[in-house]
Amino acid sequence: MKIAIGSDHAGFELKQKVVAHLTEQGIHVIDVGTTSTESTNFVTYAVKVAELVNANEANYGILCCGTGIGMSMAANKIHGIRAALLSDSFSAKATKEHNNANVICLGARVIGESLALTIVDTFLTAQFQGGRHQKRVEQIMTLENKR
Ligand SMILES: O=C(CO)[C@H](O)[C@H](O)[C@H](O)COP(=O)(O)O
Repeated sequence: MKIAIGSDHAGFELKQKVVAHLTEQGIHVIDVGTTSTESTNFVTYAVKVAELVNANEANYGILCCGTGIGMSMAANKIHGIRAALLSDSFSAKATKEHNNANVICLGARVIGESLALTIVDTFLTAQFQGGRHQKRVEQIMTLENKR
């Protein structure tokens, strides 16, 4: 499995924790930056991660900023992306099982490191259930062709 990950300055420290956590598990991580807590703009990293996922160069994307909100707004503008802003593990499981989300967004100023890592693990190990959810995912993706 390949994971693309990115953050702005506010999410940088959390991103580093997530990178270390995934790397320890032997997961291939593509880190698109940022590389420090120096102020930067989250959209740059949201687009880089989302484009890697859309190009199938990464299976999933993880984005960290202060709230996760800006990252989710930006990532969801990119073709093929279903980005979920997460702050609990129930939703982390549900968004894979029901929405087949391919990017998750975490708010480093909202949730702690331990919960963030639990959310990441829960999301990555959950499975899309298909069935009644398949049509709904297709309906979401049809929306981007109408823009
Ligand atoms: O875009 C955001 C809000 O949805 C992110 O949380 C950013 O990380 C945040 O806006 C950055 O704020 P800062 O005051 O420039 O550190």
